[in-house]
Order: sequence, then structure tokens, then C-alpha cells
Amino acid sequence: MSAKTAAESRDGVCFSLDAETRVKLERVGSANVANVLLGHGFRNIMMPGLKPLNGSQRQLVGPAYTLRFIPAREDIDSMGDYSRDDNLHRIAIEQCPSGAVLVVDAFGCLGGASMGDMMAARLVHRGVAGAVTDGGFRDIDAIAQTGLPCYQREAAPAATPIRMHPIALNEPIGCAGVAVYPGDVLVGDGDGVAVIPRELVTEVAEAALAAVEYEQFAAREIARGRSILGLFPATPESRVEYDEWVAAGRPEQH
Ligand SMILES: O=C([O-])CC(=O)C(=O)O
Ligand SMILES: [Mg+2]
Repeated sequence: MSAKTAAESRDGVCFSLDAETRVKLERVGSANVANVLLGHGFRNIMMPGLKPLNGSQRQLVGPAYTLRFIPAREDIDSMGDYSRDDNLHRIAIEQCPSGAVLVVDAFGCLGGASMGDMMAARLVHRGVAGAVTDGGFRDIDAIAQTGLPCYQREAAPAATPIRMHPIALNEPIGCAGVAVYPGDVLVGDGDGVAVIPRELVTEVAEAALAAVEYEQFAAREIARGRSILGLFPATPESRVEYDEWVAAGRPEQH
């Protein structure tokens, strides 16, 4: 492992994503990713109910760094505990690697915040690619101003320790009913968030981008009045047409 890669790894998990794959995933939809993963047999990789915090936020792409909460208990959780430097919630903000996505298992809890705008600002400064929770964030207008791509169920403004206790970093979690292993790669757009098992990311990115490029051809044909039958989904014949279109330099008009 190179020094750079080692710097990007924690607990033996690699959080780097090669630039070529990242650029491909920035160009594809979560639905394209879901289709490709369905072809590999995966049916539970989209996080239902999670919405972008800001409709104009940029595409979310990055390997998962995980934080897991359990329900708070009055004899253990307090605002005093929250302020401690060994609080795993705050450590996650300081340790989520640059380029990674902080993925929070909040057990669906909306009674406490998974993150606020000070934390989001710190993630932005540290080069983190985004944050996802199956609960909600507080200070959401201010988080939107930071530009950090974020996904949540809905706003959860109450103080975290009222309902949530951070229990583990960088372990497998469930988020919105989807398994997330540290280093799995998330892709989020307006539809929601898809999770790509780490070992498949290169081939999924390639196949999803190929689907997007075929759809550019199909969209052009549909705009010209053509039926989707025989065009979308692709047929062997329409693929020949697509290949000819690509060979011709992808012209906008016939
Ligand atoms: O104190 C918190 O729970 C988090 C918060 O509001 C912030 O990061 O702005
Ligand atoms: Mg705040």
C-alpha cells in the first residue's frame, strides 16, 4: 500500500476511489447504478425514503465511512458527554477521510440530530464528499449553504443526546434498511442514494456510464418522434444504430 493510500485507510479499509471511476459515477444516475446492480443480483441497494437536503446540491459520490448510533439512555447520555473529545459522533467528523461519505445509521431516529451545520462546515473543510443519514440533520438551511451533498429523511432539530448514543465507527451498518460496509461506494442524485459493493465499483461505473450514453442516443431518437418499442430498452438492432451514431461522432441531428 502506498503512503498516500495508507493515509486514506482506517482499520484496514481503503477509502480511496480512483479519479476515473469517480468521474464516471458523477455522470450516472442512481437508477442506472440500481439497474446494473440488479444484473448482478442485488435488489436492496437503494436507500428508500432518503431525500437530498438541497435540490440543487451536486452529485454525491464516495466511499462510505460509517457511524452507528443506538438509542440514548438517561443514565449515560447527556450534553456533558456530548462535549467530550472522545464522543464518537464528534470523532467521526474529525476522522471521516477526505473524499469519503459519512454514512450514519441513526436507526431511523428523528428525535435527535445526526449532524448540524458546524459539523457540516468541518466536513467540507476536510474534503469529505457528503453525508447520509436514515434520520435527519439540524440547521438544514445552513448546511445547504455549505454545499455539502447530504441525504436525510427529514429535518431533526433536537439535540443529539436526547435520543441517540454514538456506539461505533467504521463498522458495517444498516442505513435505511440497506447494508453498508465501510468502503462501499455511494452514488446520490435527485432520486436518492445507491450503494455499490466495494469489489464491484469499477465494473458498475463502467456499465452504468455505458447505459447513460445509450440513453443519450435513445433520448435523441425519442425527441425525433420515434417509439420506445425497439429502442428502449435497447435491442441488438438498436445497438447497431447506437454504434453507428457513436462512430459518426454522436451528431445532435440526422
Ligand atoms: O451541536 C450539535 O449537535 C451539532 C450542531 O448543532 C452543529 O454542528 O451545528
Ligand atoms: Mg448547530
